[in-house]
Amino acid sequence: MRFCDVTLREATQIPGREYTVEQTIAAGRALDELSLSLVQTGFPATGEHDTTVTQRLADVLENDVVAIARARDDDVDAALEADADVVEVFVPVSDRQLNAILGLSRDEAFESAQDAIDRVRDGGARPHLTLMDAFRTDADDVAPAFERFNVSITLTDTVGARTPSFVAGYLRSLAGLGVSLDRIGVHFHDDLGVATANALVAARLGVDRVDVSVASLGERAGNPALEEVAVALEADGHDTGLARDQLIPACRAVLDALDEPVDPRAPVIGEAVTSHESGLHTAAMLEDPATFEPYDPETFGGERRLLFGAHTGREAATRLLERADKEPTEELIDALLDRLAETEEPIELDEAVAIAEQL
Ligand SMILES: CC(=O)SCCNC(=O)CCNC(=O)[C@H](O)C(C)(C)COP(=O)(O)OP(=O)(O)OC[C@H]1O[C@@H](n2cnc3c(N)ncnc32)[C@H](O)[C@@H]1OP(=O)(O)O
Ligand SMILES: O=C(O)CCC(=O)C(=O)O
Repeated sequence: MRFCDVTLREATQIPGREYTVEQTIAAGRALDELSLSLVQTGFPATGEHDTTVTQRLADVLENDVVAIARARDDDVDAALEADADVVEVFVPVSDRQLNAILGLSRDEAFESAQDAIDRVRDGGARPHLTLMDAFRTDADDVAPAFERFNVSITLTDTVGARTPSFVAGYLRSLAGLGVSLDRIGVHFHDDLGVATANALVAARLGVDRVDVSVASLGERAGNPALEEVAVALEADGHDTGLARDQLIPACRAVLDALDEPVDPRAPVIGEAVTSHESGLHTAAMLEDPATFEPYDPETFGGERRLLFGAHTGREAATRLLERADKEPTEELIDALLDRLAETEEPIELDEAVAIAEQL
């Protein structure tokens, strides 16, 4: 399965967000550390920013650079001039979007998509097709696209309307109609808070490509979070091919480059999610960290923090004293707990052991 990171393009669709060319390039370079298959760098027809970013990243990234384009000559030409490796042509496929956006029938929209795909090939890039609003379109109306187009096709849940059981049923219906799942890409939005779950369902069913974005940055509620999808798959024994130990640092570097905050409570990348202070938890984790964590954060370049303070209990104090080579007598345990309760903020493991050593 291939990941396509869409952070650079989707994040700019958040109202009010404007990143400089240098910021976006720095974010793209940070993404390159991850060995993703594809990085979507922009929509060159929108102007100078996305064109320059795409051109410059196409020059330096190991990952293939993807530029998006409407099914129009000028958009395709802009993406080709920006030197994209892959030009992703998008057209609406649902009746609602066909009417409101193009005023065309599905067949006419597919014709313009075919023209655009041919133009991409003639221009020396690889074409990819995206069918907007596919998850609100009958599978019977989407399946013929896989016969008609000789490319892999991303199906989008453009408005984030779908949930995992629907996604699984929909993909199985397509398979029942003869579509090979390894030709399908998926692009979800998080309006219902299940984009990551949708992406995981699709990945486990064997799709070819999953679109993700760092920290879910993207239009409205955003997209499946790269770090969540990757860690969920890896922790479940699936080799994503990503540079595992770079995952957390690279995601943080992307956010740093874009001047986007890291929510401390964000799954995988937030500091709070690998920090533990509760007495019962730290006591057990000093013995076996896996008792209260779903994966070892170091595998993904993160750090586990065991913290000690007012919430530390007798068992954890006993283990701290043992680490300090002290006999954990009742008196020493009481003394250590008193000292920990006096700290203004919870303290790190090495500091707590140092206090135990001084007793
Ligand atoms: C679901 C997604 O996320 S798609 C990506 C969305 N991203 C953006 O919109 C990026 C910001 N957008 C922009 O800067 C501008 O809207 C631009 C530069 C893309 C286009 O600007 P304009 O030329 O003024 O067109 P406008 O925004 O009005 O778009 C409507 C035109 O796009 C056409 N269009 C929309 N989608 C498609 C498509 N997939 N294929 C072909 N034509 C399309 C419409 O038919 C209409 O054409 P017309 O002008 O010939 O009637
Ligand atoms: O993924 C694309 O190429 C554009 C379409 C999109 O972002 C969406 O449908 O949500």
